[in-house]
Amino acid sequence: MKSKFNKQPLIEVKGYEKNHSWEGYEQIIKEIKGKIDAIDKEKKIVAMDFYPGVRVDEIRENIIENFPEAISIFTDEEIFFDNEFVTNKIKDYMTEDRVFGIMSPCQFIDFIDQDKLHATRKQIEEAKGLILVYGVAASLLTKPDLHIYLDLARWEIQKRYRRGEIPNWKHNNYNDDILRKYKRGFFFEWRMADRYKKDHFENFHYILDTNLKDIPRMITAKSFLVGLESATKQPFSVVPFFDPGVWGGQWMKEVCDLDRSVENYAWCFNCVPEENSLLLKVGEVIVEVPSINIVLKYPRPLLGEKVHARFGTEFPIRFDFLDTIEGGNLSLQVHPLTEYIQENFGMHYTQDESYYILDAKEDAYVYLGVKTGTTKEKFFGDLAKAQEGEIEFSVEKYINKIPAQKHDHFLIPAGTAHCSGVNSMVLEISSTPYIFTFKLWDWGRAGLDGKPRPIHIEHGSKVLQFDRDTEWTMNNLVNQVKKVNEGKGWREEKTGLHEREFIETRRHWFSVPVLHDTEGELNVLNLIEGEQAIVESPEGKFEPFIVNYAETFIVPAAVGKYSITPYGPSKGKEIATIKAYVRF
Ligand SMILES: O=P(O)(O)OC[C@H]1O[C@](O)(CO)[C@@H](O)[C@@H]1O
Repeated sequence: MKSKFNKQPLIEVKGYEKNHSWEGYEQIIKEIKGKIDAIDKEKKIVAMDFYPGVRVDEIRENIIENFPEAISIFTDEEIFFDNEFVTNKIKDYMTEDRVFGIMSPCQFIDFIDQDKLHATRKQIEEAKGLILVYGVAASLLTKPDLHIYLDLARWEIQKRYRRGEIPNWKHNNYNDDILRKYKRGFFFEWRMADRYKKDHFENFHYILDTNLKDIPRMITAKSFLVGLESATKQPFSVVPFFDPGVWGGQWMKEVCDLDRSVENYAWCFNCVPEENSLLLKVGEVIVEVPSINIVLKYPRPLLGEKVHARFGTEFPIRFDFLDTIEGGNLSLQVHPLTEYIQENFGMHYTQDESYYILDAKEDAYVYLGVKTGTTKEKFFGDLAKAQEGEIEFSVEKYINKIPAQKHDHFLIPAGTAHCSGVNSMVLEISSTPYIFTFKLWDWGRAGLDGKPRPIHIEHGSKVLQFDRDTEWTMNNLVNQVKKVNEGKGWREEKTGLHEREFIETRRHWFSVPVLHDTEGELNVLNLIEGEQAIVESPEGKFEPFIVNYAETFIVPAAVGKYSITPYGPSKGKEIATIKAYVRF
């Protein structure tokens, strides 16, 4: 069967087909020049505001140098303190750990050198003609007449970090450990840049997509905001991204039609809006923007009142895939309890998880909960010895090894020892935090870079719950499926999550249309069985949305009622979806 999995889901922005989008530097420069000419002032200020990670040289060569008559000011150098100051100021948030920092509340303004700022403002005041201010937080320097925002997806930033192409903001750590670069991005830079962006959406005139080298795409801010807002009125998918890993498998290559020459794919992140991106089609141009933009700009229609009130501008539900088919076991791991993540990492809520088994080979299994009788002393004593290379740690001696079959659902409240075993295709339905994994044992293997992956036994020993033993695990975490509703041709089951987790999951099996209602809050779904389904609005509020096997999609709170029906090759057949929403 040929894969229909949509790797490039699009949102068409209607009503902005003409004169709202441009591709390539030539067209973009022409548009900017036209706008500058139309400003009826002696002094004209243009701000090109960067998300950290934009390729500065590319912008200089292709835009700034096209205006030789202009005075150009690069904010990163001309108003901000240097790397030493920044690094020193954030050191308590960064910590010595390779992976975990503490969530920082910083703003760009905290790093502006007031003396430099005054001097640069004076220079602008005294200048005549065209002034181009470019770089991070450009509009903190001066109020521009024309404001262009150069946006960049988080996944693309990570790829640039990995290639050693860019350092962290204000840093020179091009070739630093990728985990440390990521940490500085996650706990500091991206939060600060998102806070700034959130406060300035309404000021932008244009959005410039800088994801592809030398292929810039620009749209008007009006069409951008209309695009984001229209996403809150219809089901949509973010752009999934795929990443290899030490335990990665072969299943996604076929089902999602990925590059067969890559050794494996471990993860697919298909609903982590802070990392994923969104494709907006404006006229003939498709721009890629970070999907967190919708959460930042339109949290209420997207999340709904209750979810927004509880989580703020965060998207609390994460869907991703973990493919170990013909791969390996994940590390044996545990996630922090709520109080632990709050007290140690400054996060509001913790990494509660679940494994929905989308597919499995016959010998698949999940490791979950400790075996009855396991003591903390013995377990962590052996782990410490194993870490020193004195013994080979025996996961099976201490952890329940539970056979896993297609459509099983394993619930993993934080504090539970767990890992997916080889030969499972997991749909992870979890709360959004995703890096707070305390690896306890990594099977004595090295990571993809040849070095051991970081282990966090000390943290793990503070959160692992030894009363989650064999009986408790089987009675609370394995296939807690209850039928909650049914009709002719359909039934609805509750499959989780555990009462310590805030996500509710409902599975529908159906061969006829099923009516859903967001009831004023965000829904996230995946088509877990069947080739195709169609999502429709009974009131005609949005255009029909087609979903293929294994695709994840978001239904914003503002959508209200929607129906899902087997479609195309699945017409008349029984198919299934799983739906997640926040439980109140
Ligand atoms: O630590 P490992 O073995 O790579 O495990 C995979 C990890 O990836 C995630 O699914 C997401 O990053 C975590 O929840 C999980 O702990």
